[in-house]
Amino acid sequence: KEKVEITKEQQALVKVVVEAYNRHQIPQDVAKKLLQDQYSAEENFLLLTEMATSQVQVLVEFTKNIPGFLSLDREDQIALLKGSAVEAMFLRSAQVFSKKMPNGHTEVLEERIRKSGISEEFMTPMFNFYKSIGELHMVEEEQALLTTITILTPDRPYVKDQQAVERLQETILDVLRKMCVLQHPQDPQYFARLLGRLTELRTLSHYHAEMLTSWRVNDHKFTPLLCEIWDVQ
Ligand SMILES: CCOC(=O)c1ccc(NC(=O)c2c3c(nn2-c2ccccc2)CCN(S(=O)(=O)c2cccs2)C3)cc1
Repeated sequence: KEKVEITKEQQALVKVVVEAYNRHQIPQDVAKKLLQDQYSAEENFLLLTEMATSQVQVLVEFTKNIPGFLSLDREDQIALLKGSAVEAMFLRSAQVFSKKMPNGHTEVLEERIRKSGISEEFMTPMFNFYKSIGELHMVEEEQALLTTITILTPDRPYVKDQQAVERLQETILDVLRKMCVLQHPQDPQYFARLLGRLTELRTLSHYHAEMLTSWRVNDHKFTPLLCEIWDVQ
């Protein structure tokens, strides 16, 4: 049984990434609005647009703190951001959703999201994903590292130097694997289950792309930043 230990530089790397990840939470006022009194579908949709837009801004800031990210080719940085934005948002959403919220808040939040003009067939996979993430009871280090691994996916469209991205991703995968072994000694499959969620996440982002077309049909408006990152309009 090899002794798993996290090196000093790996500890420093985790500290940088977790701090950056925690630096931005949903603007409390926006999250509170979602929980407040009854809104129409249009207002719920608008709130989600606002939240998704702020999440993209936060994502850009977060990537600047991923060791090595800024030394990647500029265009590859953009390709990684565009390729992972939706997945990072759903990972973040799952974490918000499964966080200890005052009782009843989760139901209200779910209600608001269900009544926001989003097509029904998208709701099921989305909430199933939120529940499957919630069941993992990830600690914040695992959440931050899993998001970083999602961003550093080498085979996103238009990435030129995939090897460079792969090297960065492997660094994060290695420390996450060790953390899972140390954090969940009774569950040797835990790391594999975490990575399995990334597959679920990709499926969800394909649903999301389809959903966007249906929204365009019934002329839902998005912000310029969301149009840019999602390649719509
Ligand atoms: C500042 C840091 O930002 C965060 O921490 C953060 C966390 C979560 C979110 N989440 C969301 O915006 C969000 C969305 C959905 N749910 N959901 C959600 C919100 C709270 C809890 C759980 C889930 C479904 C539809 N999409 S959408 O992008 O397709 C969309 C459809 C219509 C217009 S935009 C958005 C945002 C920011």
